[in-house]
Amino acid sequence: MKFAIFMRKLLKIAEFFAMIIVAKRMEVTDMLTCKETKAVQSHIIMYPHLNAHRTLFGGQLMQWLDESGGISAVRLSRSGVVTASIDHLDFLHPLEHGHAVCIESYVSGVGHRSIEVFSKAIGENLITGERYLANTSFMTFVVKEKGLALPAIQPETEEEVYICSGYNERRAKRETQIKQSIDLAKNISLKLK
Ligand SMILES: CCCCCCCCCCCCCCCC(=O)SCCNC(=O)CCNC(=O)[C@H](O)C(C)(C)COP(=O)(O)OP(=O)(O)OC[C@H]1O[C@@H](n2cnc3c(N)ncnc32)[C@H](O)[C@@H]1OP(=O)(O)O
Repeated sequence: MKFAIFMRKLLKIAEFFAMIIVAKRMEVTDMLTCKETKAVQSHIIMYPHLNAHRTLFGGQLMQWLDESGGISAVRLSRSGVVTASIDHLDFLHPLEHGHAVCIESYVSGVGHRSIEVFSKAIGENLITGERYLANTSFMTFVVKEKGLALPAIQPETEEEVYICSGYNERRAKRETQIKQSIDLAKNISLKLK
C-alpha cells in the first residue's frame, strides 16, 4: 500500500518535470530582430565556381543562398528545417571571376511552420572597392517539428522594414502557387522512358 502511494507520488513528480520540459520546448520567445537571424558568408569567385561565360555559375550561388537562408531559418526556430521553395531568385548582375561575393540572409516573415528568408548577394571588386547588387531572393523553409511556437520577427533598419512589409502579400501569392503546384503534380507522370 505504502509502495503504491510512493509510486503515485513519484509519477506525479515525473509528470511535473515532463510538463516543465514540454513547456520550455513550446515556449514562445516572443520576438527576434532580423539582425538576430542574420547569416553572412563571403567567398572569392575562383575557377571551380565558374560557368562557360567565366562568371559565377548560378547553381553555385543557389547552393550558397540555400545554406545561408537555412542558417537564418534555424537561428529563428532553433530546430531542423527543410527548404520548401525558392521564389523570386533574381540574377541582377553577373559575378565576375576574382571578385568577392558577400551573401546576407535574414528572416523576413514567419508563419505557423514556415519561415520566409530574404537573401542578397553583393559582388565586390576588391581592388577598386566597387560593389554591385548581384542577386536577391526569397526562400521558404519549413520547420520539421510540428507544434513548435515560432517567434515573430521585428525589422529595425529601413531595408528590413521595407522587405518585411511585403510578407503578407508574398505569402498570399505563395498559397495560390502551392495549390497550383499540387494540381500540377497530379498530372505529372512517374514513368521513366
Ligand atoms: C537535425 C537538424 C539539425 C539542424 C542543424 C542546423 C543546420 C543549419 C543549416 C540548415 C541548412 C538547411 C538548408 C538545406 C535544407 C535542405 O536541403 S532540405 C532538402 C530539400 N527540401 C526538401 O526535401 C523538402 C521536401 N518537402 C517536404 O518535406 C514537404 O513538402 C514540406 C515542404 C515540409 C511541406 O510539408 P507539408 O506536410 O506539405 O506541409 P503543410 O502542413 O502543408 O504546410 C506547412 C507549412 O509549409 C508551407 N509550405 C508547404 N509547401 C510549401 C511550398 N512549396 N512553398 C512554400 N511553403 C510551403 C505551408 O504554407 C505551411 O506554412 P505555415 O502555414 O505553417 O506557415
